[in-house]
Amino acid sequence: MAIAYLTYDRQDMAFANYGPFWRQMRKLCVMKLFSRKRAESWDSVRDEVDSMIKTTAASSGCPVNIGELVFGLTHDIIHRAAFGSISHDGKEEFISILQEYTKLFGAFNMADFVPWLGFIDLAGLNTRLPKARARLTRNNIKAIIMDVMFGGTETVASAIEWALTELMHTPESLKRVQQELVDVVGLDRRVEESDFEKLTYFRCVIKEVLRLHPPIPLLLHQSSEATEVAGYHIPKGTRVMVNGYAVNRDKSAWENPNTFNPSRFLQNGAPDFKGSNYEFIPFGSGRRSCPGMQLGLYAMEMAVAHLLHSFTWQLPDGMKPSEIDMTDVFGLTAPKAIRLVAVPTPRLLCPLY
Ligand code: HEM
Repeated sequence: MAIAYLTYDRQDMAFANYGPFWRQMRKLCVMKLFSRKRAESWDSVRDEVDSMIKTTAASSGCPVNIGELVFGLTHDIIHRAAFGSISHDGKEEFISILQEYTKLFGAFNMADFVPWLGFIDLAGLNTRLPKARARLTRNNIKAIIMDVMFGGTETVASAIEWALTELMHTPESLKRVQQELVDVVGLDRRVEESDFEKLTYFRCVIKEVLRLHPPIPLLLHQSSEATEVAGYHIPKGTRVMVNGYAVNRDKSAWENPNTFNPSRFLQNGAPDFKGSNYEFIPFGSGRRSCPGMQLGLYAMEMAVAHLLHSFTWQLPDGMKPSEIDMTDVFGLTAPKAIRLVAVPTPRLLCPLY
C-alpha cells in the first residue's frame, strides 16, 4: 500500500512491474548512470571520500557520529552522480525525507494482507503517507532520480556504518584488517583502488558485512508466470517476498550463521555476491538484481578502506566492544537502530589531504 502510494502507483523503476516501461528505464540507468564508463559517478566517490576523511581528521580525538558522517557522504556521492553537481542546499531536509520514505516503505499495513481490514491503521499510515508524498515535487517523482537517491544513499551508508560497527565489536578482526592495510599499502601513502585486489581479508570483511546486514533485507517480486516451487503452486501475478536476511543467515548453508567471521569467505569455493550463489544474495539475483552494485560496492570499499587505513578508532567514554548496540531497524532497509559513535586518531605518516 505504501509503495503504490509513494511511487505514484509504481511510476518509478524499482517498484515498476516487469514490462516495456521497466526495461526502458533499466537500460537508460545502466547505460547512462551506473556504467563504469560514466566517469563522473566514480569521480564523485573519490572526491567525496576525500572530503569525508578531511572532516574526520578535523575531529581527531573527539567522538564522531559515524552514521551521520556516512549518510552525508553517500548523499553527496549519489547527488553528484544523479544531478552532476554538488549541492548542500536542503541536504538535511532531503535526508529526512529519505528516512521517512524508508520507514513508510517498510511499514506493513493491515490492508497489505487483508484488504477489507484496511480501516485498521496501526502505523498511522493514512496520515503519514500524504504528508511524506507532498514533500516531494512532481518533477522529482517523474524522474527516476528518487529511485537512485533512495537506492544508493541509505543502502551504502548503512553498509559502511555496519562495517565499522562489526569491526569495533570484534576487535581481533579490526586489528587484522588494519594490519593488512599496513602490510599491503604501508602508512606513507593513502590507499588506492588498485590496492583492493591485494586486500584479501578486507574484501572478506565487506562480504561478511553484507551477509549479516543486507541493506535491502526483503526482496519484493511478482511471478510473471504460474509456476511450482517446492511443490507449491504459485499463480501468475503472485506477490513474492524473498527474505534475503534469513537466507544469508540460514544455518543449513552457513556455519555459526549469526557470528561475524570474515574468514569464512577465505575458503575455496566461498560464495560470491553476484547472484548465482543463492545462499548469499545482498544484491538480489536475476534481471531485477541491483543495477547499482558496482557503484555501491566501490563507494562502500573506498569509504571503509580509507576510514580504516587513515585512523585508529576507539569507542567513547571507555565503552566496551560488547556494549555496542547491535540492533537493526526492521523495514525495507535495515540500518542500525542506534548510531555508532567512535573516536578517530590519524595514523598515516603522510598528510591526509
Ligand atoms: C551496498 C549497496 C547496495 C545494495 C546492497 C543494494 C541492494 C539492492 C537489492 C537487494 C535490490 C533488489 C534486488 C531484487 O529485488 O532482486 C536492489 C535494487 C535496486 N538498486 Fe541497489 N543496492 C545497493 C546500491 C545501489 C546504488 C548505489 C544504486 C544507485 C545509484 C542502486 C539502485 C538500485 C535500483 C534502481 C534498484 C531497482 C532495480 C530494478 O527494479 O530493476 N542500488 N538493490
